[in-house]
Amino acid sequence: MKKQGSEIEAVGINYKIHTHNNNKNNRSDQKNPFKILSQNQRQPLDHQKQAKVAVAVEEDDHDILVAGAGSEGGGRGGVGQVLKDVNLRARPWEILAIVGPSGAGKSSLLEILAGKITPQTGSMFVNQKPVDKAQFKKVSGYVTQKDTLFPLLTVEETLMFSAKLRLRVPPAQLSSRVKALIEELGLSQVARARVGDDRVRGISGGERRRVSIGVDVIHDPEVLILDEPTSGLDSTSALQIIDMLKSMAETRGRTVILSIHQPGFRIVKLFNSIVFLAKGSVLHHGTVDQLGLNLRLMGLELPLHVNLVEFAMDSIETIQKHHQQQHRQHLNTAEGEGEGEGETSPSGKLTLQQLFQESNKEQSSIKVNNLHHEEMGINNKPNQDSPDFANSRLQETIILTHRFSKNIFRTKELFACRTIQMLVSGLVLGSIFYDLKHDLTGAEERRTRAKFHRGKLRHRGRHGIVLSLLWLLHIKAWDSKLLDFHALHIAV
Ligand SMILES: Nc1ncnc2c1ncn2[C@@H]1O[C@H](COP(=O)(O)OP(=O)(O)OP(=O)(O)O)[C@@H](O)[C@H]1O
Repeated sequence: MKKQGSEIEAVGINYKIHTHNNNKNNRSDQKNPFKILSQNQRQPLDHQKQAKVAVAVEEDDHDILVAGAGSEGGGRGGVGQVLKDVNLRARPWEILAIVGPSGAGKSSLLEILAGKITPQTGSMFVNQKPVDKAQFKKVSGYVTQKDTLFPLLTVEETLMFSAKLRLRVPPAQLSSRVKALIEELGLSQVARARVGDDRVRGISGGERRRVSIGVDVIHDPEVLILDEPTSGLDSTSALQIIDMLKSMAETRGRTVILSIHQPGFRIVKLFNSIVFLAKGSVLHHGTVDQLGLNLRLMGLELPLHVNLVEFAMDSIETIQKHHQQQHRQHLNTAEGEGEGEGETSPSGKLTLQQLFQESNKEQSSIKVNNLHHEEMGINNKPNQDSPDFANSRLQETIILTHRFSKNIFRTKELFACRTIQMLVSGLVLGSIFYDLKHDLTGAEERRTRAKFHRGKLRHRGRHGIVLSLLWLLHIKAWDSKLLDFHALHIAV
């Protein structure tokens, strides 16, 4: 049976980060990052107040963009506004691409959508219902910018462990699912090759990215969130990946949300809609054709056969100026309406973001009120069906241990070294207290021997320390060469 798909909607996301160096000119809102939310929410119909708050936010943002993190200026510390009043909607069967220059806030936005970080304000809905974080994690997959795979496992093993961890099906079905996925990812040729990494030679970078995607789509999630799935790849490999994601969206109705830095012409054509982010603000949310239209309306002349996303990036300053002008106009209108007790805004003048807000106003006012005391995305209602995972804690531990031991056994030198180390230290300690009786004389003898060895150790301390350090360095060299514990740490 076909899945219906999930429509994802994010409303009014504001995300600030607090840097360590405290800015001396602390503003009052820095002490209370929730101030804007509480003002807005306490008086949702007071346009005049809202407008004033919004003006304050804009002025504040200007300061922050000059001084804080997430800005081009950077450096003084304090509070940095990473995302400003971001709204977006991603539909099933489609790819939504978040584009923008470096530092625009793309990764932060994706992390918020994936429930990894919580913004100061904002709400998220799946199929018009407030998100239940635990449930959402089960129906979504999040692929990070960096591949965190075990370099010594093969492609097939990597996907099989992911399948075991995420699916509750008989082993025969597990392996057929993995085989089908390998086929879908175009990895049949390298199924038995080791994944590798920067140090251990393995499959190519593009293939590794596909394995990373595979790890997170093995449970066939309805929503797939990918941070820069094409970073570091040549244009052909990048196109292959986006093509694969497109067919995943189109054949199974998945909602694909991805960020991309500078998509090529052929890649742009595969996007159903884009969110153009700059300095944390949405400058455009819609199709690529609409972007072209908006650019023309701003008075920009588009060369023939131009890559519209690239062109928009190059014209970012003009677009930002236009956006700010529109924003101010809207605030002035809202202020005027507040005075005249007007209820509606002139829809012809609304930007796409404002349209979103308008269409969600009713829903949001109810939903946001329910949500604002909670972390974003946590349902207020008690969770009726507690998130049932594919495996129990014990089973998960066994699978993870199995995966870890596979990796360890493949690094024979490290494994042998550790075993010898444990045996030697066990024998040395055991020999000190060997042949002791469990009575009073045994206890006295234990004390005498301990005293003796302490004295001896103190005497030979320097040699001991030097030897131990050499030994540790030896082990550490192997550890860092193989990186397997680091990989486990990330993967677990
Ligand atoms: N935890 C943090 N600490 C310091 N700065 C942060 C933090 N999180 C985000 N930022 C800042 O917020 C801004 C947006 O970061 P983000 O990683 O979301 O941008 P991006 O658009 O994904 O950039 P890139 O394309 O280079 O990956 C950056 O200026 C970044 O330095």
